[in-house]
Amino acid sequence: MSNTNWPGKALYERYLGYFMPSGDASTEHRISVANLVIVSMMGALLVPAFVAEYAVLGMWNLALPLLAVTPFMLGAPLIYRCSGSLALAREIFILALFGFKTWESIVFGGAVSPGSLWYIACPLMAIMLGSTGSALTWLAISSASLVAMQTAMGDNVHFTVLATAYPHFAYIFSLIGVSVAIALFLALIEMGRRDAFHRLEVANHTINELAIRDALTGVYNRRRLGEEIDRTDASGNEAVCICLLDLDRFKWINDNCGHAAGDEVLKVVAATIQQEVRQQDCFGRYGGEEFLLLLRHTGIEGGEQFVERIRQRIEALQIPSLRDCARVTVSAGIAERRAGERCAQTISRADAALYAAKEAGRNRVMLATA
Ligand SMILES: Nc1nc2c(ncn2[C@@H]2O[C@H](COP(=O)(O)OP(=O)(O)OP(=O)(O)O)[C@@H](O)[C@H]2O)c(=O)[nH]1
Repeated sequence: MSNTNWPGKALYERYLGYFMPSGDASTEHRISVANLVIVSMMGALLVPAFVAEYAVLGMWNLALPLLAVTPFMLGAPLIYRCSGSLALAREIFILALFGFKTWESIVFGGAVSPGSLWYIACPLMAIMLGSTGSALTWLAISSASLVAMQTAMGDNVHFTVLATAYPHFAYIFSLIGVSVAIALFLALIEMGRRDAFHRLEVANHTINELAIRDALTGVYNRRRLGEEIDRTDASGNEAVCICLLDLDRFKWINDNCGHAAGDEVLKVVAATIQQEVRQQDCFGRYGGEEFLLLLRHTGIEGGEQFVERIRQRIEALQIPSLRDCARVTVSAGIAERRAGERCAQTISRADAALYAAKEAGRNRVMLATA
């Protein structure tokens, strides 16, 4: 699983975190707030450049109105933080943008001037900030405004101000500025999206692990073993051995060494068996102090050797929390699946063999006979 990392990410996340609502807010709401912060940051990048450009062009009738609406755009995240209303912050931001774009279009000659194309930013912002209703409303307002401008002004475009050599550069500079801002805007949104997916992936992985692992020992739990057993039942007649392993006199260990020591024993024994388990096998905690081992492509002799080795390893364990209080041993019963047999039956034959191992004195491996 990969995560996206980029320079300044920590700073950006701290800034974003300042405006983020508490953990109870829906993911949808949090994404909209993040987008609000991002668009205001892009505004912080673009607006000074445009103010400077209009000032250079001597167009104070644009530079000053832009300066006037800027606090409403840049301050939108703060409006959200103070009022708690995303809708209010969004509508103020878009209204400020709309107001300036309308005035800019009028100055440049009306609906057919290139600046009016930027009206599309209003419904787009509304979508980014989480409201389709608002987007449709702004689409309608922008369209009505274009029609009204065209009706009132006609094709009266004033570009004479851009006709000298120097302002051409200013115009190109503004185009590059807009491109950079849009690219950054999209990159931040995309990185936020990737981060969100990554977090989702990690959360899914954790949920899956919690669902299939035993909390104490970390090996598979009974639910996961059940899935494996169902899969084995469906997989035809490959040679499969099932072994049940049960700790001997575990109640005595609990009673005399303490429950914590008992837990420690369960963990160490589970880890010891897990180390022996091959890729093709499946091992897990079947119940309290009982484990199940499913050995694939293994006949009964191979299974017996395998489990006998495990029994010996457990017998040799030195578990610190037990000190000299007790030795840990296991008894095991193994059964090989018969042709046409379901695993549940194999398990109950293995259980009978385990019972026989206990009866015969414990710390031994017994094969199912019947
Ligand atoms: N510490 C601890 N004990 C557990 C856990 N789960 C089950 N046990 C204990 O395991 C003990 C099992 O006792 P018994 O079923 O009498 O079996 P045993 O003492 O091992 O005796 P035999 O199986 O006949 O050798 C019980 O005392 C349970 O409380 C656990 O997660 N942690």
